[in-house]
Amino acid sequence: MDEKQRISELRQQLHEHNYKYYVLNAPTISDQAFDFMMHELQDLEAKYPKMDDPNSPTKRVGSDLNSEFKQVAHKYPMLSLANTYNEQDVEEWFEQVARGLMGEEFEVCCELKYDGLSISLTYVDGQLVQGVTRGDGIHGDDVTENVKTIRAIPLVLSGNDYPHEFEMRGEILMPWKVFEQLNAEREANEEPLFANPRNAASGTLKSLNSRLVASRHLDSYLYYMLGEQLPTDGHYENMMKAKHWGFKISAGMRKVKSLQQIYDFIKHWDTERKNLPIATDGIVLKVNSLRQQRALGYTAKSPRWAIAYKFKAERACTKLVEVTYQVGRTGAVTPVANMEPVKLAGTTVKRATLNNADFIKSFDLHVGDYVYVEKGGEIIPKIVGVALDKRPADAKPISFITHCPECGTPLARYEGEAAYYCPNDTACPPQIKGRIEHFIARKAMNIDSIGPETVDDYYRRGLIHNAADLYNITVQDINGAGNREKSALKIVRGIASSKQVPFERVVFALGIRFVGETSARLIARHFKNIDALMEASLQDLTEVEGVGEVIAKSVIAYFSNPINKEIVARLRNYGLQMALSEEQQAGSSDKLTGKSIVISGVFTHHSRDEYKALIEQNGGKNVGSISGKTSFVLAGDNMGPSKLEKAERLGVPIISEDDFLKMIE
Ligand SMILES: NC(=O)c1ccc[n+]([C@@H]2O[C@H](COP(=O)([O-])OP(=O)(O)OC[C@H]3O[C@@H](n4cnc5c(N)ncnc54)[C@H](O)[C@@H]3O)[C@@H](O)[C@H]2O)c1
Ligand SMILES: [Zn+2]
Repeated sequence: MDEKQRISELRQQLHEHNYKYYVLNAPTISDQAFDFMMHELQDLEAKYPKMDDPNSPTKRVGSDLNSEFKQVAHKYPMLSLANTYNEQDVEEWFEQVARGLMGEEFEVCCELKYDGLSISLTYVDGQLVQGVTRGDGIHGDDVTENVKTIRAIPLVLSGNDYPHEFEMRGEILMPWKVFEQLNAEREANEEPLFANPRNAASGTLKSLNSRLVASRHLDSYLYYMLGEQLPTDGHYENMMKAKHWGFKISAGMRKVKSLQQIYDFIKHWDTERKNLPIATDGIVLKVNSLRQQRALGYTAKSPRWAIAYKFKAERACTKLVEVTYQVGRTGAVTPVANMEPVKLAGTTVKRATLNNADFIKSFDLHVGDYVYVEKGGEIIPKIVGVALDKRPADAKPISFITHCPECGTPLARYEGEAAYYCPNDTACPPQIKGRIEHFIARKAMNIDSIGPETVDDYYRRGLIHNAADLYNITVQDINGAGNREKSALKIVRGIASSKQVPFERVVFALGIRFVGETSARLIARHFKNIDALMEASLQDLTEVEGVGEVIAKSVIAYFSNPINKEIVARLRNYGLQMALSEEQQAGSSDKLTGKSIVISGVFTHHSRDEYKALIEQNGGKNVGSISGKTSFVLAGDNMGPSKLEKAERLGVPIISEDDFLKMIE
């Protein structure tokens, strides 16, 4: 690939990672990996100035705007910070500042870089009047109501020497403890886990439910003051004032004059930060005088008077004690490293995924080895290296198992896939339990009166072997298993009420390999009932838009297995929905087939969810953000200004509520 192509590739990938990080709060790569890609792009753009693009991720802050909130313009833009991972760059920045100030003396304020999401708070006459997220830097989401639930943020200031009107900027954080509890709860409820406290804090602050926000115990540190009449010209001095007015400010802020003092500060906090109750990812250096800050100014994306020095991803070294193997719902076997517990970036880790046999081979891992672990974008830490010099004499190479640890069946490996599978899908316990757990999951049959533990229990007691058995369970069965009558009744009722779940979710619940929520919906809408689906040929299936050969083959294989046929027949007898409802059949059309539609603003005739349903019923797809591929925006009142601007820039048509309803009439 040539370097110009690489520029476009990096831009596209960084846009995507920004979206996952800021909007979905679910990054898939580590911050360090993201920053390295960003630095690569910066270097390449400097080399090819002709490829300049004002929309490049190097020029704009990643946007966390969310159309559910009212958007407001920032009085002063909210930018990012230039960042680096090495001290050399800090030195360069220091020299640049000195040159920029033409030899004038200056002080630098050193402070911790909190790893949360930024917030702008406006105070008028000592009262909090508004809390806004960074958004795209120009506009932010108004989250005032949520901000008010955070105890660390004063609603009314103490003292009487604060300016009539001013803005405080800071970071909203979720303490490690709260984060660990939250993830433990989510794990128990089978909800997706947050990768880190930053994403959890952001997901929480963007909740539409202020009571939920209050229950999450967010914390906040404030680190910058803006306004027309600030108490002093010194950033540090202003922060000390802020402290008296009731704000929580950065721990251990220090004013220094030399590079050596900066390095000392970095060194101190690189270890000391591990004792803090909240996440930090570096330190921030700011020229202290506001007058000098104005003299140095800004680039498109960040101030020239500040820089962030980021700590390298924390890495721990610990002993690999044992490798165990997990068999998933599809039979895929995942090796897991069990290690001596070690503290890593705020939490204790004792397990890491080993992915597959190739991964183990690539590190030539031995049991007894000392391994380096890091946290990436994912929740489970990963092994990034082996300390070969510490390998004990009795360490043994890991030999991948040849038989399923659960049922003893010889493992198989399919062409083109890295994983080994247990092919015994009808009798291998974790596969059976996994399928039942999938069947009852929220997005499938939504039977929330039972969870994975209950499934495990019933399976061990011989009450269930497949999803259909669930509908056979009686109160007596459960009582026999030691439950109280009341909860037994609740369970049986919960199972019975799932019979109303629509056909498309029944198709998803069957757990046909490769058939996710969306393809299940497409298939259900196309074939309309289970008989037509079971009779469908490979060609019939691949004709469904969005269904490829892999899915089609898997559907055929599923329905040609007599065991599955019997399960489906029993589910039908128990009264599950095996066809689209009349309403769905009547209301459905393909008027919007192939169209990607963004919904934005406030509507009068229908709710947002109803519009989503209408789009889907007519074969369209509702997508979250505007791109070149968007067919049109269905816009109500108060469409966010940044969305409007984006739609106009990309030439995406904007359709009113009335016109949309005519369109699908
Ligand atoms: N993993 C991913 O996929 C992914 C994707 C996008 C962004 N990211 C991460 O996010 C970063 C970009 O986010 P960003 O633009 O918010 O930059 P940033 O987090 O690197 O730095 C700027 C932010 O630091 C915060 N901050 C904390 N303490 C501060 C202090 N004492 N003074 C001033 N500011 C302070 C502010 O909120 C400010 O907006 C990337 O560098 C990357 O690490 C990761
Ligand atoms: Zn097995």
